[in-house]
Amino acid sequence: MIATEKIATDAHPERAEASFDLKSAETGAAQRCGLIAIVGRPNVGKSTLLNALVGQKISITSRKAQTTRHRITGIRTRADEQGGGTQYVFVDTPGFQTRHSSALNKSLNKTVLGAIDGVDLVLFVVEAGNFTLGDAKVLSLLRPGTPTLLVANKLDAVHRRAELAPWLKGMAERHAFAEFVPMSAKNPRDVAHLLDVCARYLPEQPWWYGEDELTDRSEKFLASEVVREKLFRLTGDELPYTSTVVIDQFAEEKSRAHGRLVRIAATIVVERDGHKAMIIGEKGERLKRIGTEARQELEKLMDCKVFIELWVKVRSGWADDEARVRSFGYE
Ligand SMILES: Nc1nc2c(ncn2[C@@H]2O[C@H](COP(=O)(O)OP(=O)(O)OP(=O)(O)O)[C@@H](O)[C@H]2O)c(=O)[nH]1
Repeated sequence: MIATEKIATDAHPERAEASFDLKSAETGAAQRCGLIAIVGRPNVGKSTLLNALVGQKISITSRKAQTTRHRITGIRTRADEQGGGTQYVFVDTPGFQTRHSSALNKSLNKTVLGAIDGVDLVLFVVEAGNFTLGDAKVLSLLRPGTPTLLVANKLDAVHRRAELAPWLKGMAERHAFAEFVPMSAKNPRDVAHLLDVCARYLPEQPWWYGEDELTDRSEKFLASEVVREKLFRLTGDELPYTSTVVIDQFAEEKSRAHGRLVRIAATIVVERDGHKAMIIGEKGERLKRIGTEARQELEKLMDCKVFIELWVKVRSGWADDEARVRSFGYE
């Protein structure tokens, strides 16, 4: 577990502990808690939204579509003075690929379905004023029964607001949405409003996590996500999304100089020699930068000293080989 907001725990030790002790039962303050899935086709802003909702960057965002390949959870707790309040447990889902149909994409689609199953609320994210074939495919996966909000994101990019009303009417005909939330994931006020709306759909029950916990993903998983983000950011659009990162070593040590120290060795797996050369860059410059930026971010996230060693390997055609996809951790 990663507890990044240590200050909150230190400032209110009794409250942090109480969240595990069902304080609501003692004081009568209501606690709500539930699972929220964020779904939508690639690039509509799901990762940006998740990060804004959780209030800290934990999922990975990038301009490149399809960078969110794993199911990622983020946790947000809004506590009131009495120890009540709402704990939102978010499930992010991979973008929905419609162009390719390799084994990798079959695995992604299964992950999307898995993410929706059993949640209390679904946020179906689209770009306000837009509805594409990709959006329709994702929408067709949603089952009636789970309340679904239509999150019409990127409202700031809509210049003709008057056209939104007929568009929303059209959306209402496509699915029985519980509510419409036109918003921008980049606007904090909109994000706070969305949290208020979501709270109404979560059941009254004690919180599952401590107030300061942000994600239940392991640090090892975060390490692979951070390296992957730097990889895509620093190579631009040329690198295909089939490139992945495997953590070969994640070892913790106690260090006299730094307190805690983590040694990470990771392999970037690509499909072609050309991609390998692209990642390594001239005289290894690019790979070095990927490593440096990943190290700096991980040191902040994990609050310790990090050493990171990166390798690049070529494995051609892995995205089409089901067994290999599984061996990389996508079941
Ligand atoms: N103008 C505007 N841009 C946004 C907003 N939200 C997200 N974006 C941008 O949209 C792009 C895609 O955002 P992501 O959060 O990576 O999208 P995603 O849906 O998670 O994409 P995948 O990881 O491919 O599934 C990025 O360039 C974001 O900066 C918004 O409210 N307004």
